[in-house]
Amino acid sequence: MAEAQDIPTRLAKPVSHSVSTSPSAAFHSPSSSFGGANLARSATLSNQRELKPFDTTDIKILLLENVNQSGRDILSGQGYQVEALKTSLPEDELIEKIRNVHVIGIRSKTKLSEKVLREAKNLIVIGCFCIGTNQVDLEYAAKHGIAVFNSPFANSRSVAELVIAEIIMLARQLGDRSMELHNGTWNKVSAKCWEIRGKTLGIIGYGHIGSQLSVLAEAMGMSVIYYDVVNLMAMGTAKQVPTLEALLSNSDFVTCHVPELPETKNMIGRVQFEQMKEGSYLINASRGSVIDIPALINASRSGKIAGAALDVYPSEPAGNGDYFTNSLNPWAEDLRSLKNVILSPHIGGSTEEAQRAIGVEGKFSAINVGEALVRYVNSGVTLGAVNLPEVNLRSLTLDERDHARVIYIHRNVPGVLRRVNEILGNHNVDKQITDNKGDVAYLMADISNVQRTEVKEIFDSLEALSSRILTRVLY
Ligand SMILES: NC(=O)C1=CN([C@@H]2O[C@H](COP(=O)(O)OP(=O)(O)OC[C@H]3O[C@@H](n4cnc5c(N)ncnc54)[C@H](O)[C@@H]3O)[C@@H](O)[C@H]2O)C=CC1
Ligand SMILES: O=C(O)CCC(=O)C(=O)O
Repeated sequence: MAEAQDIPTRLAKPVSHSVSTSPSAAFHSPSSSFGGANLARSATLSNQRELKPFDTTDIKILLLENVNQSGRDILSGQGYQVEALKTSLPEDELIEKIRNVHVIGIRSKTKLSEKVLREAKNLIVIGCFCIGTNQVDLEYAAKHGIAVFNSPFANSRSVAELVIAEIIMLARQLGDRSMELHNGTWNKVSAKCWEIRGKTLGIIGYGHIGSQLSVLAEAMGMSVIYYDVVNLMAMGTAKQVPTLEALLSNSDFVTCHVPELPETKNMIGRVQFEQMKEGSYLINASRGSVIDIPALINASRSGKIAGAALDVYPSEPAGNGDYFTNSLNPWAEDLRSLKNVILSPHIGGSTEEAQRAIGVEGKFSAINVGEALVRYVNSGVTLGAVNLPEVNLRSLTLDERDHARVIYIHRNVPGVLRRVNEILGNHNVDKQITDNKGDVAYLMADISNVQRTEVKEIFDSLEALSSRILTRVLY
């Protein structure tokens, strides 16, 4: 602990429960990437070493789309500079801002396309404070050494509960009745209003959300069938069906829970509406691209479907108060005019519970994006990354002095390990791990007997290798 007295106050302040052994002279990597970083932090192990070859307050984070306060707190608690905005940004403003940040946190609306990421010269990690990652060009990010994390199931329950509510609302035409009475009209109707007990729910995509929904629907007396490209164990007495058509032709309610993929684009279009039962209902709380909306408008007008609930749209407004008109989606006004069609503004995952869990709740660390970002910035651990191999090394302890952690993201080509180990060869490689995902590989090594003066030399040698995507040396 003798080194504690060397800690510059700015470095020591943000992480109150641990000790920094950072040298006061910080090493900053070249601006093409953020090469400085520190070592793993875990509140549970007091003997873990936390190193900061940079000033924590140099790390700039941009959070968009009203990321939950708990998530913001975990990041600013590290001493990072956090700018949090309530909405997404138009592309030109996003490009301007992303140039300066090391970390960006978004939800579903911010499109991190190749065009945007090309400008993000300092970015090392993206946090999607949601489930979907379709808004990020994952491949471009991986090939440029930018890790992407999401929260794979923190809001699944919230979506499933919303869908249950919508099933009942559609069956009882509740949206229309409520709107009528809001407009002053009493309209007591029972024709074509149904109980949901005994009806069949068809779930397309039986993942986190689909399977939760399956349990809730059965508890309410529905029969459940599901269609998925993967063979999956049924919950309760649900049954997997072999084709989409089998699902559509046997369901009273059809609900979509697939990711946005080329294969799921317009998955429900004219042909699929024809395959649905007369007077059935369609629900979509996955992604707007999954439904061909003009085909839905026709199916609703012809009476083929008795109602629909949509939470997501091909184009969505940037922020609250914006209009949902034909200038956004050319059919918006036709959609708004339909009977028994519930339109919600992408609120499937918008509950206090879900947003808190995504941002911070430590006991569910697999779903905690804030923590995943800190872990990645501070220790290079990629557990939970969606576009890089998942790599972990146990933390260094306070007893392990003169150690450094080398992180080398590189193209997955033959001969790299040999060259890297030649560079690290003058030091003890205490532990090393490497893994790849497609064309990109991630190597992490803890080396001992490293003098501070040698860190830059190691960094520069790794940077000079032709396979290099991104190098970080944490010490
Ligand atoms: N409305 C909202 O606020 C929210 C929307 N979502 C959306 O819901 C989607 C689903 O979420 P999860 O259940 O967590 O995902 P998940 O990844 O757990 O499950 C998706 C399932 O879809 C299946 N699938 C993929 N392609 C398919 C295809 N062509 N045909 C049939 N099945 C296919 C997969 O095998 C998987 O079982 C997310 O990708 C996201 O876009 C998620 C959370 C909130
Ligand atoms: O609430 C949000 O920001 C997005 C929810 C969502 O669509 C997701 O988690 O994929």
